[in-house]
Amino acid sequence: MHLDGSMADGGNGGDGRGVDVSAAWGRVKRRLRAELGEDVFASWFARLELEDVSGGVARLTVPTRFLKSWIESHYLDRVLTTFRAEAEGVGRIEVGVRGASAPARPAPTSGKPSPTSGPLTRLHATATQAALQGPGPMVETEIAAPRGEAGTVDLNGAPLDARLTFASFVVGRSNALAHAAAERIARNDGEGALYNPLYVHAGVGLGKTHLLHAAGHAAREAGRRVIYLTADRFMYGFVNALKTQSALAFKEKLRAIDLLILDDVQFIQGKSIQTEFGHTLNALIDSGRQVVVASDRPPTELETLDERVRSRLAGGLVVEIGNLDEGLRTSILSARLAAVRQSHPNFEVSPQVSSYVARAITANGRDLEGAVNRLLAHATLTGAPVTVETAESAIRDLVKNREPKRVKIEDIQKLVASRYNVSRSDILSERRTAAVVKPRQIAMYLSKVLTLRSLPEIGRRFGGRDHTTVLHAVRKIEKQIGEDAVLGDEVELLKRMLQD
Ligand SMILES: Nc1ncnc2c1ncn2[C@@H]1O[C@H](COP(=O)(O)OP(=O)(O)OP(=O)(O)O)[C@@H](O)[C@H]1O
Repeated sequence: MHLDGSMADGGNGGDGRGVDVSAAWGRVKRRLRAELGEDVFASWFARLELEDVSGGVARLTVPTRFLKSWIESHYLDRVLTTFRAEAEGVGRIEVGVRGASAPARPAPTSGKPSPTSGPLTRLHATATQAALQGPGPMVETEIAAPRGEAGTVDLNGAPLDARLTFASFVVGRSNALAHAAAERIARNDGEGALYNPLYVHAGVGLGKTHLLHAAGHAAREAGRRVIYLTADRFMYGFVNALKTQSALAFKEKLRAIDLLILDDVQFIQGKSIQTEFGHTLNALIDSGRQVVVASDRPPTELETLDERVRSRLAGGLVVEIGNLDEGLRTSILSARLAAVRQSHPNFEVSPQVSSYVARAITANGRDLEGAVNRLLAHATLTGAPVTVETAESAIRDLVKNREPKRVKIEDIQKLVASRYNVSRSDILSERRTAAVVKPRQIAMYLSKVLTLRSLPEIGRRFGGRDHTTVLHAVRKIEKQIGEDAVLGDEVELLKRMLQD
């Protein structure tokens, strides 16, 4: 996320009128979810991100032009009203397409498209007209395929993000099957027909697009002709081909490839388009060419597609990428941190902070990436080391709000003991060696701050100690935390782990 002054200082710069904009944005999303319901929210808002707020304008982004167009035409007022209720200085909303102007990515001639390549609302009208008129004489079109540098039609020039490769894809339990299938297909070892089409589905940000791009890169490296398209680009290309009376050329171009990768297939809609999509699918699969499709839902739930297309999509291998477990989140996070450190060698994130982030951000890989960017922005802007506490405030809006958990003294003792390699009975014992005294005092301190138990009660639960012993421990740890940042971070992390 781009952090301008207003976000970096906690969002208090002018527009938010003293409101923490990141936090306000978190609340806006929660309200939209509550008011519109989970389905509508997941379809249209889950991938909406706040870039910055300045001059009274809140800049939001989405990954595709289709989402931009849909939100603009259906929900802009609603988002504005909701935003103003949380941060009244916001007077206008702008929606952009993420990555569209990023210099590292090639011009989006297919795949995730640019906001300047024409509003999609126009597409529906054109599609209907085209369907009524039927295709005319066939002429080569430039819209049908990505354009090469010289302006010629270049089907191999689809923009795959160079960062999204198999090498940077971390494999864990929840994505192992999808990964194995994608690799097989990219390798094209003759068993591909078993997985044709390969249909990968997953919730937002769990790595579908990453896997698709990785397969595209690998297949291309093996010399195969690959096209990567998002559903909206497919529709846009097809409708334009109809409009310029070059639909046959478009279809032939598509069918002359080895691997078609189609992302966000849930967005395919319109009768003539889905008929065409069905034909393309059949033609490719029947001639032994590979199709890989990704969606946010299983084929049976693609309500906008007719039954035949759905069953063709379900006829190969359907795999789901499940939620990222903590181990996978930790690995993805450390891979991201390592990647960032290549360009920012001084960017240090302690194991405590990493562990906190991997535990706190449970939703998806995109939020993990967002968290790394925020930690980097924090470190760069303040020059101060990132602590668990500063990390918490930097990523607050990415952390799912949960009811604070009731913490039990027994859990505190168990966790602290395991963290310091002693046993719980050591903590309750009379032993006075330093290796046991320190964790015991930390556990007493945490019992005081995380539970409502009185000092005498805590003393009783720590092997029948006097309340003055507990008070002494609490004061001592409080003082040490103030003086020793590493201990402060350690205790902060233990707190979060207990409250998770
Ligand atoms: N297994 C993984 N290994 C490495 N990075 C991952 C992994 N899973 C997700 N990510 C990262 O998380 C981010 C979001 O992933 P991606 O864009 O592929 O999600 P998606 O499933 O396509 O989501 P959406 O439906 O919103 O487009 C990317 O930065 C991606 O690199």
